[in-house]
Amino acid sequence: MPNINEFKAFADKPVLVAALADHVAATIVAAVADHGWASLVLSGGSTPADLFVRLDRIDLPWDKVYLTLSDERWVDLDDPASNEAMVRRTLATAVAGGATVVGLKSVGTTPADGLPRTSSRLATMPRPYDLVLLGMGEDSHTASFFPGAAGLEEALTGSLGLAVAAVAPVGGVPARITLTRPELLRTQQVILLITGPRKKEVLEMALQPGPMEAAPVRAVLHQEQVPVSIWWAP
Ligand SMILES: O=C1O[C@H](COP(=O)(O)O)[C@@H](O)[C@H](O)[C@H]1O
Repeated sequence: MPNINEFKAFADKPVLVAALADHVAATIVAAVADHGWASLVLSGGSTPADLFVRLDRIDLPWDKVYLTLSDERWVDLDDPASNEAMVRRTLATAVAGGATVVGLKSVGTTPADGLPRTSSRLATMPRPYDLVLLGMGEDSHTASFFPGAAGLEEALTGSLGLAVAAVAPVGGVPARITLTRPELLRTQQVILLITGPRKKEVLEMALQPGPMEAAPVRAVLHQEQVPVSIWWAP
């Protein structure tokens, strides 16, 4: 059964971005008031960049905020494909204000080499997360749960007991490291941010019952552990 607590449709992306920035800010404020810190997982890719820019303009207790990524391409920070670099650039005021960013790219030439170091780093993130923000590709991947990828099973099960898994997507996409499904679900809430008619069609397909491997975004949609809220604009 999909665990969709709400589907929020907006007139356009700027309206969505304004509302979601306010929601994330309110989550941070409430978390800091409740337990002294706020711990967030942020998606990479292109869709969330303007959300982060908008959030960065809000006056928040950034020195009490911990940020990490849902997944990362195995590239250095100076590579345009780096999700961490996008977060650091778009949330520059937050970083300057003391937000802690825990990046997933660590040592070694492959994600498998870096798993132990990245896992140790992630252990410094306070949990449960207050919010996990995810995106989705038109191929139905979320985080780096790519259909057909080597390493997908471990990413979905976390059977090795690590918070992260190495994934090698098919088709020349760079190797990735991703938070596992159990790690992504160690949160108070999941928000899935998607835009455009094609992603809405893919989402509607993934909401139907079926194997996670065929439409990996099902990993967060079809579970009863954590409420999921989908934010969509054309
Ligand atoms: O590669 C990735 O893709 C998805 C979706 O990205 P988008 O560019 O279509 O917004 C993203 O959620 C994920 O974090 C990223 O690594």
